[in-house]
Amino acid sequence: METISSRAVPTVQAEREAAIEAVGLCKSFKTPVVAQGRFSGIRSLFSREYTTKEAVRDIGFTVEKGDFVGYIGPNGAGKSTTIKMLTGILHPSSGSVRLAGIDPHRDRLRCASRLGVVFGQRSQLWWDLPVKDSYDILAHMYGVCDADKAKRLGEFAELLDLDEFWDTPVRKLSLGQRMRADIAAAMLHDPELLFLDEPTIGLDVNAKRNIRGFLKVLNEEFGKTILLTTHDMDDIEQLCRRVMVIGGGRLTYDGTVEGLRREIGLPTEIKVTYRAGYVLPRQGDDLIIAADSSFAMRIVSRTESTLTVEVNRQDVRTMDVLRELGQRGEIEDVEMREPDFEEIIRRVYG
Ligand SMILES: Nc1ncnc2c1ncn2[C@@H]1O[C@H](COP(=O)(O)OP(=O)(O)OP(=O)(O)O)[C@@H](O)[C@H]1O
Repeated sequence: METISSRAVPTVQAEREAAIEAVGLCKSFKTPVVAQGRFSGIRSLFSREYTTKEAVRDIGFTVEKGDFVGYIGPNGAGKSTTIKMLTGILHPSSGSVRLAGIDPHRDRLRCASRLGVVFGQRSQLWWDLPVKDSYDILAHMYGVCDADKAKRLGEFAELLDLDEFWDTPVRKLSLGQRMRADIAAAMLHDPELLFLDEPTIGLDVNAKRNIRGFLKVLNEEFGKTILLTTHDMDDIEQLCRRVMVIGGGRLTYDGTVEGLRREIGLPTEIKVTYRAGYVLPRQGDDLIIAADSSFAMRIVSRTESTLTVEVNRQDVRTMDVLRELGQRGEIEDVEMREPDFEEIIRRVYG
């Protein structure tokens, strides 16, 4: 399915066992109405009035093993609520979840050994203990033997530079260090599925690069299935083959990043450099019409030797654009700039 719509997305039934399968997931939160006026606090205690917030509405999707999926949407769209339902933290109001064929709500223990979860805004490590002690406790809880623990922490330490804060209490870690420590903790029992809720929130460029590099290794070399929510579109572009967009609790897009670009239809910029100048329509004209009138391109800028045009690649093939521009002079070099992903997302979110 590669479409933007306001309707729920039908579930695709995987032929082999899927890593994640969500069917008709809904979650409503009931909150008591806060009374106004005198003694409002006391009256609220006895109030029977509630408002209902439908945070997630009829969401269904399948994620295959080894996939890396981005789950994005504006604030309050329902991302965290979905992750909490997928990981068994929250019970859906209706619908069902299967992780590697297991229901995380019915079979919590069996599921826990198969999945790791990282919440960027909250640590699962023990605040006052040195990082290494948190790992000892987690290894004990998940029944990881000493040899496996040493092997995995050795690998993670190298990839995430854990050595520099091994003995530091968690509360003294920088945000970037804490996030690295948390991701390593989530992977200590070697789960096949990793859920990350905003793992790069608040991090600087270097810390983000480090974490993205690690997630890439986990996915590409260790074959882990990863579902990630983020507000950072570089995370999506650099890591995810597939992106799902949620808005107002509903899934509005499920497909490739490239498909999302096409769907929104923002223009691509093509800049050609000519070896010895070019022939153009009159100065001031900002359109070049193809010789056979089959398409037009808008001129964004021009110098003596370069010409930058905008085309919508949904409507015209790059080859045709270059053939047309090639008739106006000998082309020496071509650069293409795809539409800014942030801009695409702004359009998707509306
Ligand atoms: N425990 C709760 N009780 C009542 N309402 C809730 C609860 N948890 C979430 N909500 C509401 O459900 C909606 C979806 O929230 P959710 O945290 O899933 O959004 P999100 O997409 O993760 O947002 P953000 O990007 O800001 O983290 C919001 O309107 C939120 O206020």
